[in-house]
Amino acid sequence: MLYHVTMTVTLPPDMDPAEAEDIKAREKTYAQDLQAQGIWRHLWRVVGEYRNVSILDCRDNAHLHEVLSSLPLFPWMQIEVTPLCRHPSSIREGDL
Ligand SMILES: O=C(O)C[C@H]1C=CC(=O)O1
Repeated sequence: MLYHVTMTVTLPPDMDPAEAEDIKAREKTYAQDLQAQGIWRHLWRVVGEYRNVSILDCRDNAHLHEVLSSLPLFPWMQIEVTPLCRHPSSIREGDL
């Protein structure tokens, strides 16, 4: 199943910069591993914000929850999920 996911990150202003850098480095490794596996299909930065728009391909809602709740930045994220299905007018047959 494909999911449109928006993740907005808000780190506490008083967080230790070294801790923040460590969390971001672990997040990057985790995100790139999921991309290599084909689970995290798209990852786009929203211009001017600490927010991304992503497309994830997960088995089901439980799998998506597992993926998202394992993000190192999860405790500092607001996440919005929109489940997607094929549009009848789409010409991209093999995409789902
Ligand atoms: O920077 C972000 O948007 C948050 C998060 C998502 C992937 C990643 O590497 O960090």
